[in-house]
Amino acid sequence: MKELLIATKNKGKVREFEVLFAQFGYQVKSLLDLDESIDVEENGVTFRENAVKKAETIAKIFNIPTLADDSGLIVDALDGRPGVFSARYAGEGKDDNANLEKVLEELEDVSESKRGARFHCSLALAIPGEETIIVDGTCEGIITKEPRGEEGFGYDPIMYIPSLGKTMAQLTKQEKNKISHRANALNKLQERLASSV
Ligand SMILES: O=c1[nH]c(=O)c2ncn([C@@H]3O[C@H](COP(=O)(O)OP(=O)(O)OP(=O)(O)O)[C@@H](O)[C@H]3O)c2[nH]1
Ligand SMILES: [Mg+2]
Repeated sequence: MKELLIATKNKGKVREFEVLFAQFGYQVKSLLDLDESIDVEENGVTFRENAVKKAETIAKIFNIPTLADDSGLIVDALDGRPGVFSARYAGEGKDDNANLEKVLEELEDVSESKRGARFHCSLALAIPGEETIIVDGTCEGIITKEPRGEEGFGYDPIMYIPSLGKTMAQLTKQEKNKISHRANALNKLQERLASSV
C-alpha cells in the first residue's frame, strides 16, 4: 500500500482522510505518527496560503510528498467569520465546543433565513522538486440553534445540511465523506492529478 503524509495534527481530519484515501490505495500518516512537536505557524490571510505553508514546510522537513488541509467555517451573518480563525475562534487553547458555542452566541438573534454558512477546505499537495498543487472544496449549510449529533468534529454539530435533514455530526463518516468540503476538494485534486499524467 502506498503511503502519503498529511501535514496535520487534527485527529478528525486524519480519520476522514484515512477513509477517503483508502479508495485510492493509500495509507495516510500524519504528524501525530511522526513528530507532534512540529508546529507550523498559520499566519496566512487565506486558507490557501496556510495550506501551502503547512504542506511545503513539512514536505521539506521529511523530503516526501505531503498534503495539507486548511479549512474552516464561513458564516454569512458574521461577515465570513470564523474563517481562517476557525480552529482558535474562542481563543488559543480553547476546544471545538467553545468555538461552536461562540458562533451560536453571536447568532442568537439571527433568524433561520439568515443563518447560511459554508465549510471551506483548501488542500495543498507539495511534492519535492515540483510545483505545489492547490484545490478548494466547499459544503453549504445552515447554522442550527443548538448542537446536534455525536459524529465528526469541530463545528459539525451546528452545521445543518438541508438536503439530508441532518447536521454533519449526525452523518456517518461515509455519509459526510460524500458531501464534505474536504471530499469535494479531494475529488478536484484527483482530477488535477489524473489530467496531468
Ligand atoms: O465541523 C467541522 N467539520 C469539518 O469537517 C471541519 N474542517 C475544519 N473545521 C474547523 O476548522 C478548523 C480548521 O483549522 P485548521 O485547518 O488550521 O486545522 P487544525 O488547526 O485543527 O489542524 P491542522 O491541520 O492545522 O494541524 C478546525 O479546527 C475545525 O474547527 C471543521 N469543522
Ligand atoms: Mg491549524
